[in-house]
This record gives sequence, C-alpha cells and structure tokens, in this order.
Amino acid sequence: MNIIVTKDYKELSKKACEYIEEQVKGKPNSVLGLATGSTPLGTYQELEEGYRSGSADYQDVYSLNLDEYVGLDKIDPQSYHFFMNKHLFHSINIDPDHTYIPNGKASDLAYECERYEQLIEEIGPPDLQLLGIGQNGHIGFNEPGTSFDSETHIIDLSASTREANARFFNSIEEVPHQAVTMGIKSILKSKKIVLLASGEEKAEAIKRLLRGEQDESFPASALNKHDHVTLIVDEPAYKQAKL
Ligand SMILES: O=P(O)(O)OC[C@H]1O[C@](O)(CO)[C@@H](O)[C@@H]1O
Repeated sequence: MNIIVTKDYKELSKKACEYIEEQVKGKPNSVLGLATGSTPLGTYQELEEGYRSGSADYQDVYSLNLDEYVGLDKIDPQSYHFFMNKHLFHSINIDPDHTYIPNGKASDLAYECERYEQLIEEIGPPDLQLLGIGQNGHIGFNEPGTSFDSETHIIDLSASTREANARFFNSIEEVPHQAVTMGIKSILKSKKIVLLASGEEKAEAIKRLLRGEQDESFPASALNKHDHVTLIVDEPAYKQAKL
C-alpha cells in the first residue's frame, strides 16, 4: 500500500483531487468509482475548482457510485443521488447519463443488485475507485462480517453506522436500516483504489488497516489483498499507526 500522509484535511483533499485529475487527463473516458460521506467533500470541492480553472474535463468520464440507502428516492435530500448531484455532478461537465448509482427505491432489490453488478462489468470496473472508511472499518456500506467474496448486495446497517450517519438526518429514526452496496469483491475489481481517512476518529481504523491483516471482521482489511491501493491520510488519522 502506498501511503501519503498530509498535514491536514485541506492537503488531503488537494492530493486526492490531483490523483483524480491525473487519471482523467491520462484517460479522458476513465471510469471513476465515487464515494459519499463527509470525507470526499473537500476532494469534490477541489475537483470543482479544478474544472472551473480548466485543469480537467469530464465530458467523456463515467462514474459508478458505491452505494445508496434503501427506500430513499433520488430526489430525497438524504439520498446519495442527491448528495452526488449537489456536491459534484452539477459542478462539473460530466454527462448525467454517464453517472450510475444504485437505485434504493427499486421494487425488486435483488434484481437491482444483479443489474448493478452487471453494470460494473459493462461500464467498469473503475479505473480509479475513491473510498472512505467507517470507524468500524466499513468500505462502501460493507459492514463487519461481510464476505470478501460479496458482490452488490443489500446490507443491514449496523447501529454504529446508523448513529454515525444520523448527523445528516433530522433524527436517528429517519436513518434507513438498509442500503444497496457494491460488495467487497466488486470494489476490489477496480484497477486502482484511493482510500481517504481524515481526523482522529479514524485513527484506530487506520492503525488496524496498516497491521496488514485480512479479516472479514474488518472490511477495509480486504484492501490488503489489492496491488494498487493508495492511502491518503492526514496526521490526526495517522498518528496512532505510528505508535
Ligand atoms: O466519510 P465519513 O462521513 O466519515 O464516512 C465514512 C464512510 O461511511 C459512509 O458514509 C457510510 O456510512 C461511507 O460512504 C463512507 O466511506
């Protein structure tokens, strides 16, 4: 694993932006695997600024998002569709028809999972997959215990994930109990992976990841199986790993 330690979140976001821009400049029709959550917000802001100043062009880019809450409509402000439109897609010149996110409102969710996995085969796999990490080591919405062989599936969200994500909702009761997520195997199909971790609350997870184990009780440890992972981590998230 290639590790880049940055002074702070701002520098982390700039580094992640540089990686994505390099990818898109080198291959204008790149497939980007994209993530939600707080961590990539700074990266998306940098991408927007880069696009406005002409440093990258997204007209031929495709994107595949990791996950979506079950039961939320695409126009629901808490949905990941809404998040991506608001924080990235509306700010750059990506073709909306080239952006893919699982449909959490599909009437047949099992079929939706199959359809999305098929899409990953047809459009992807991503040339570059951006990832965040949960405090319990989740990647995408793959909770501890998820098989490393999993493809896109429905996951029951853990109490800790629902609590952590309640900050985006009016109350914890509103946080969905399930999500559609790319599986660990689906994520590992990506050619390159860039994992972002910022802040002290991620320090334990980063320390465990860097022990190098591969253990299904800690989903992010599957990344230790992949040959092209870059971890971009700020000092507060990295400091435990140094001890
Ligand atoms: O970046 P955050 O908000 O800490 O979230 C970490 C992870 O949790 C999720 O938001 C899901 O709970 C992921 O999408 C993200 O990678």
